[in-house]
Amino acid sequence: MKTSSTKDAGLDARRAALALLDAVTIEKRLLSEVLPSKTERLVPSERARAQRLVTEALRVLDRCDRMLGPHLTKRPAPHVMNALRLGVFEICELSEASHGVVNSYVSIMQERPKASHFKGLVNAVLRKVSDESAKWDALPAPMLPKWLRKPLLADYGKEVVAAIEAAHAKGAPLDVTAKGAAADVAAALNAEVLPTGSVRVPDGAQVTKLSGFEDGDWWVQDAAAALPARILAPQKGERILDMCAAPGGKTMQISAAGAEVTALDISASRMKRVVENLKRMYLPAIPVVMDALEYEAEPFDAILLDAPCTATGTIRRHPDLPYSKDGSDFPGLFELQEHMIDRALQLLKPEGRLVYCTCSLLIDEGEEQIRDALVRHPDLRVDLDALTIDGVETDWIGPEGLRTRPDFWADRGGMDGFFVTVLRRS
Ligand SMILES: C[S@@+](CC[C@H](N)C(=O)[O-])C[C@H]1O[C@@H](n2cnc3c(N)ncnc32)[C@H](O)[C@@H]1O
Repeated sequence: MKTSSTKDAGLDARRAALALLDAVTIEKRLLSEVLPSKTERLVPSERARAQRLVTEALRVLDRCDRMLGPHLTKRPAPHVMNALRLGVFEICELSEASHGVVNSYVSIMQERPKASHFKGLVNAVLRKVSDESAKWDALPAPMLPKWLRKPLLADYGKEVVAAIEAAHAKGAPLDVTAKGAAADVAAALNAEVLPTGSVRVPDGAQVTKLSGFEDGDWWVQDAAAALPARILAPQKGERILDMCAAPGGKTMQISAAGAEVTALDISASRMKRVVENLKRMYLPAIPVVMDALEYEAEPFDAILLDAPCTATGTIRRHPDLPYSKDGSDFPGLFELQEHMIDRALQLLKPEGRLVYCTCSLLIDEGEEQIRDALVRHPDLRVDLDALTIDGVETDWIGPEGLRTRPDFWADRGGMDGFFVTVLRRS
């Protein structure tokens, strides 16, 4: 049963937003994993409100903490801290009436025996923050948590990391990839064709209501995420393996180009989404659910390896990531990427091309993987020429491959962080 009454509507969304923020920051769960269960009792409009609240608050969590710092002699219990953060976000960023916000979070505190004695603190601190909300706009762009900021500083330096953080705070526009001509889709959506061929849709669009969604004219895919398959340049009749395919954005690009694509993924549930997406787009592919490291087949003309990675290039879209992770699982991913490159080379024809990519900002998952692969396979080379496709700027390309960052195309709305390269045998 859906529980939102008009009277409690704001309260229900706030309670759910707090439960979601707790799940991310305390239980270290991804927002996408917990959203359905934590919002199932809400009516759709309140569910959307709770999701928006937590997503946008996560984007500026560091600024909320800066506003709170001077008013807290000691950091309260995490659940209480999260209520304060959401309150600050609503008062300072959304300019919500402070009495309503304060009353809601105070009553939410009362609902839990262990938090109820903090209701005075929540009340007092939020009122003080409300009095100085003018300070909010002068705060610097929200910084990433230390565990992630540190390796990025080592990879890029202070200035670039600050630019990346500023881009994270802005969020991401909606990009789509056209099955046919990008210009036709752009005209139908009143949108812009980007230099790389993706279509950038004006803000505020609801995906499923956009023209051409039902007809399978396009699919949602960030402009940077569309680059690996463009660089692969699939040809009609080629046999191509998409080695980590789900949810299928790159599989669809390869299929739309007329190649015969085998879409491989270890996850049966994620492969279901590939199949659904292909069906909506009226595109063929051969789905295979299997561990890529154990997969056997006749050698392929080309392979796309979009390896499992930290996804740190997608923080604009997933601001929960820096708070639901702590980097402890990263070394395991780096090792898996290494094994996958080696396996992909075994599945490739001698004259074939391997496109390796990760939606990561970490050099360890991009440039460093390639440097190591070139040592392990002395007959391997990077095909830099293949990277210079329409819209790719020459200074994005380094000796190991192409690097995109969220602060690129800043005046256009940015792009995800990706590393892409093409490997061939000499
Ligand atoms: C970055 S995502 C791929 C995104 C996809 N290429 C797209 O464009 O929509 C990485 C995928 O690798 C899959 N994966 C992880 N380990 C794998 C393995 N050992 N074998 C095959 N797939 C694996 C995950 O299930 C996940 O779907």
